[in-house]
Amino acid sequence: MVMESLDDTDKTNIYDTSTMAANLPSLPLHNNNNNNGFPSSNTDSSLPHSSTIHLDHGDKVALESYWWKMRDKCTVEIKGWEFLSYGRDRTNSVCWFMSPELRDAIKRLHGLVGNAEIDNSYLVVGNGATQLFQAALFALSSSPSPSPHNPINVVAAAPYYSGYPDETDMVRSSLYKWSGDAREYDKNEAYIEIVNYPNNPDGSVRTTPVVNNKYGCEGKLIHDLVFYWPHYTPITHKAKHDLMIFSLSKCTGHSGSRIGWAIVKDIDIARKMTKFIVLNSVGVSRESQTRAAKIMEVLYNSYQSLRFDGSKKDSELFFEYSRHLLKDRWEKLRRVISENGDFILHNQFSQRAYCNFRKESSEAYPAFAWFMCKKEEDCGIYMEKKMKVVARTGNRFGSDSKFARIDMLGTGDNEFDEFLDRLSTIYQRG
Ligand SMILES: Cc1ncc(COP(=O)(O)O)c(C=O)c1O
Repeated sequence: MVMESLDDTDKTNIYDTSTMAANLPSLPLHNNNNNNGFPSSNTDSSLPHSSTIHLDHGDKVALESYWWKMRDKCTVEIKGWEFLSYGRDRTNSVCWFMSPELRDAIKRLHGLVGNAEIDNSYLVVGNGATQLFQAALFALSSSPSPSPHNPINVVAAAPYYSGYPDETDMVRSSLYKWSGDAREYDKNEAYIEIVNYPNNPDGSVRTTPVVNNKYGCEGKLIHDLVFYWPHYTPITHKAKHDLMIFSLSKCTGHSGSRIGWAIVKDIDIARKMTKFIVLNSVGVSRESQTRAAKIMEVLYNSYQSLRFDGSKKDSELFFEYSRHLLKDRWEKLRRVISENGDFILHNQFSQRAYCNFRKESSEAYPAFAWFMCKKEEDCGIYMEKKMKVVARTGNRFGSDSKFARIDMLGTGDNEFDEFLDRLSTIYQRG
């Protein structure tokens, strides 16, 4: 990772990083001091032009700068004698290993944002959306009882998140198997369709399933809503699907805590998902749950205090800060691409919609840029060869290799700017 140099032009900012003590544990990836506390890029890039830039992961490390600003509020201390037990909440008849603090923090956050209906549903905590997805496959394919004949088919509309096929087929389960693009599904067999919105990799917001099965087979749904948060997309409705998956990784950027949660309407499905997690990892780290609850509380409180303190800066509000960061990067990227004849941005999302959370018409700023290369068959290889930029190639997403995905939040500002620089100079050089 590239460490950014510090700029202390705005001494009035209450989060002024120029006061950083030398003994602080780590420095942020961003310079936070100008632009009214919003993240902004440095011009003196310290990244050597020869080094490779990795934009292929889905790690939202650019959000670190916000949490660094909030460091006094969100630190959690865990003592050596705490959390020896697996943890058992006797009042929770479904997901007994979920901490009550995390449960309450999740409910409050969804209540604030209005992105999901949580009443009359059951919450299941998991080791990230990754484990919850597999728990959901297990629960849905064995409910009411496993098919004695065939594993159930699992599909998603291409381009789909590259994790789905691998996670589905990893253990060659007799309960479920990957069956590719949902639009092409045409078997006379039951299926599970994953609906992901905003979609990874192209940002499209398809809230409804796409399987159009001529046999009228039974279909079950998993809604992966890890990106349905106001920094990425306008919150146009309160999601009310039977099984929805969310993740701390994409909401606040804390992928390393490995916390995800599912909102499940059917108690039997919620119990089966819980059983999967118990047999797979005997619950979820209590340290991680404690930290996640704290992070969510800090996020929530920043909006609560807004009610009493009209002078609060937008840069102190997590979703505004993160949205601004994405907006800035998208605007720069669009500018560079408009002058670069080698690539087209192929993201599929409507430009504007009314956001119920922000109470105004908002633009979408997807977490990933979905590139199409006009010059060569393999966009990923082209980027790596010509620009030393590692992107994830389109065929990993059930699409064509002329596409590639770039993570918009996977680096600090200097690396991102260096990427833009390479993107513009490669075209000029030809
Ligand atoms: C669409 C989608 N679903 C699920 C996941 C897994 O997230 P987690 O880190 O919570 O396991 C990712 C991660 O990139 C994702 O992009």
